[in-house]
Amino acid sequence: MEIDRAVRESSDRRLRTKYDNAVYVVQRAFALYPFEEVAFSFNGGKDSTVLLHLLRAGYYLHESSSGGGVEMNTIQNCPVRTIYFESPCAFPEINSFTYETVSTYGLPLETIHSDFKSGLEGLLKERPTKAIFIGTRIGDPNAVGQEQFSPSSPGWPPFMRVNPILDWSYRDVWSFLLTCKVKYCSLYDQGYTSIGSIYDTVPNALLSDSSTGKSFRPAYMLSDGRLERAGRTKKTNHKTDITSVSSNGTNNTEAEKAISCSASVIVVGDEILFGTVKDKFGAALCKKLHAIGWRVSHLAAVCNEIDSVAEEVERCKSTDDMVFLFGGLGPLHSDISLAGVAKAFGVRLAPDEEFEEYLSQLIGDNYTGDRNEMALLPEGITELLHHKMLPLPLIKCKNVIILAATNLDELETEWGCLLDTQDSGLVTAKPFVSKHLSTSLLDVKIAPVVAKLCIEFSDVYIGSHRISRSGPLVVSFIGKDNQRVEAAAEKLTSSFEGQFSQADSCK
Ligand SMILES: Cc1cc2nc3c(=O)[nH]c(=O)nc-3n(C[C@H](O)[C@H](O)[C@H](O)COP(=O)(O)O)c2cc1C
Ligand SMILES: Nc1ncnc2c1ncn2[C@@H]1O[C@H](COP(=O)(O)OP(=O)(O)OP(=O)(O)O)[C@@H](O)[C@H]1O
Ligand SMILES: [Mg+2]
Repeated sequence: MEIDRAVRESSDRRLRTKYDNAVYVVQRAFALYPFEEVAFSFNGGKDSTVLLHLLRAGYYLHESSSGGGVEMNTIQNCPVRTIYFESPCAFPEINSFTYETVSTYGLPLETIHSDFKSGLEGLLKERPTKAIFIGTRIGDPNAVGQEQFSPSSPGWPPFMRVNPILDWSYRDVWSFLLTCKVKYCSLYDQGYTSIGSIYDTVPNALLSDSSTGKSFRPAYMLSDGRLERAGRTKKTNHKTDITSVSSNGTNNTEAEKAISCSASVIVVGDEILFGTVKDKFGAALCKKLHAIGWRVSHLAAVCNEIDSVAEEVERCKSTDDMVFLFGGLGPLHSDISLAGVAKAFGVRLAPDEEFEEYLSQLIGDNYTGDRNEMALLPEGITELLHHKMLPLPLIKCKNVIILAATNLDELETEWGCLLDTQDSGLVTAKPFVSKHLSTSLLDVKIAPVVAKLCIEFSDVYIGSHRISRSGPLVVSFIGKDNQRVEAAAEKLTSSFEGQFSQADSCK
């Protein structure tokens, strides 16, 4: 079979491994489900073209091993039901390539003219369909949380999504298509690297031919696969630059900026929620942020689930200038933080070759599989923050900084590096001043006066707490204007002559 032979004869070991794994998934699916209840979702894109040939190879191997093989060596060797969601917004080149390919390979086509979900509902009503092959890859926005076999999402009609090329990189896709010398849609030779609709897709500017400025180089020449979607218009209304936009979304003057920096802190860890491990980092970071004049609006502990991280990041990234995230990083199944961040920004995880290089210097080849999965970072939004004190750069995705500290000393180092690195965006804001007063008065007694003070001094934080039931009550005044803080404290003291004394801190 020509595909199998081309890959086996290739010297690209990585491609052979990716191919073997993908073809194994295909064979498993053909063994698990009746052939007529399996469908292939084909849209003429590069990934689904790869998938088509993997299906042909997998089906050939499946049939050969189960004693079939009659007529298997023809080009039309895999008559798998093929579904195409045709849309008037598709490129004509995609449409014609799809129809041409279906005819070349003798694929029985079912064209659907509605959206994915209702189209699939109709399909499943018409014919039993247990599994659908899809060309999703790990960095695709919708790949987050998926595995090679993933049941359709809740609310979708029930079928198994089979994703044989989930772990393939952009480079793997092109190695395969070029090694097997198969035909692909002509748009990829005109600078298109990922194809959506005619309204949201242009050639990838990174492939623009600088000598003419007019034409584009072919898609396989894109060296950094993370930028595969650079030709797709992005829905970005995220706040990205803390120096230009405040937390309420309005432009601020320099003076206001110095006052209004706010952050939130997210700690990821089931063990914190089980109560078996105490979070040290959240409190330490709040203290550090406070010390540089930042207000912390939110400190959250979330479990090791992609959706929990994504929801929290989604909320915090648009309400705060900066979000700090700890935990859930590494090679374990529970290390899902980066996938959560990617999901929150609606981007894919893609291999980052620079980060991979750092990792390989640090841990060598100490990982499973062909590639270090820890080097998969949110695509198009990740900046690496380098510092000579850091063995690995820190990861920053728009306004989310991912801290990798495993103890407080490491946190101290990382914090120092962030302050020392302009790209971190961590500017020192006007510092807070605070005053703490202690009293043995009952809280009910002071409550009405404090309530009035809060209205009069709305720019000063006024809070109170007790260290023990019988111990003194401490009232804290925290703000950025020393005179206002002093005035608020003075007003309380003079309302209860001789009943308040200065406390050193809020302890
Ligand atoms: C065959 C097929 C099955 C799909 N199943 C699901 C699903 O179970 N859950 C889901 O959220 N989206 C599902 N989708 C939608 C995709 O996740 C995604 O929205 C789609 O590929 C469009 O990507 P785009 O928005 O980048 O064009 C499915 C799409 C196809 C073609
Ligand atoms: N209109 C469609 N009809 C049938 N299947 C589709 C359609 N759109 C997407 N799919 C399925 O979803 C997979 C991922 O879609 P995607 O838009 O990423 O296309 P692709 O083949 O990956 O090409 P590219 O990434 O270059 O645009 C496809 O490989 C295909 O299996
Ligand atoms: Mg794709």
